[in-house]
Amino acid sequence: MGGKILKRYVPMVAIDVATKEAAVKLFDELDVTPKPIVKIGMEMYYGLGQEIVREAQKRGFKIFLDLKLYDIPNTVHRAMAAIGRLGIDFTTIHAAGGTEMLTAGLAGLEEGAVAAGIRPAKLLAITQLTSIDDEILHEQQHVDLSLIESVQNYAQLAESVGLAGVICSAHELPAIRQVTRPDFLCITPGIRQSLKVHDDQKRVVTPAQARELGSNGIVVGRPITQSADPVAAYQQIQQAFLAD
Ligand SMILES: O=c1ccn([C@@H]2O[C@H](COP(=O)(O)O)[C@@H](O)[C@H]2O)c(=O)[nH]1
Repeated sequence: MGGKILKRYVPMVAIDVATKEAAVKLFDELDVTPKPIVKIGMEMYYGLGQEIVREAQKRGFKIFLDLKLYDIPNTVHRAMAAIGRLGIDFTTIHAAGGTEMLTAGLAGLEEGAVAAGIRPAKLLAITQLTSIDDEILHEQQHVDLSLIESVQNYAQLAESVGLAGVICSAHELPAIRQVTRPDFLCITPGIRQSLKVHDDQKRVVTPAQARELGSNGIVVGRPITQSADPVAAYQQIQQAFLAD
């Protein structure tokens, strides 16, 4: 990374499970050193709401609330203000919503945090989901740009609005780093220990490749939560990602 000091977070574990009991069991198992960041997504939040955020906060986890907001600016502003009051650490919005929606979201998040007297969460823009590949982009969404160009453009847009960073695949990191400031965060899902596994994720890398490409943080769900030994899987992944 050309001698630059790159901020690297502990892995963010996506707790995509069906029940509160299953989530709490994972929170208790993953209460190790270093403690992962817990990612609460749509499945948990739509099912259990703030209760699950509080359960993770009670155990001292940093929280990434991944709700991927995408709506008209006024709605996003009000929703982000509610998220801002929760005391979480990271949250997401779709870059495709454009400047006005991103600006409204950022303002809402900050207003919510100020009203609650807490520090605002970092807002990250979804560029292109890691389940999208060039074929889907061109043939189903009729986008003319290449996937890398599209991600690069969204990263520039997010940076220009003042967001903390983006969600992308580690494959796009070199292209994003060319056009954004050095401390712009690139958080990367689509992590698999073996690239021979084929599932809904299309743009995947190993934890070690994510580190080499300069990811600031990896998001890992099923390789940990569906493992026979989630703690061992987490520790292996965090060692591969945080190793120097
Ligand atoms: O582009 C994106 C944005 C978000 N995600 C989320 O990350 C996890 C990945 O889970 P795995 O089980 O490791 O595939 C999941 O919660 C997604 O909603 C993403 O994968 N890609």
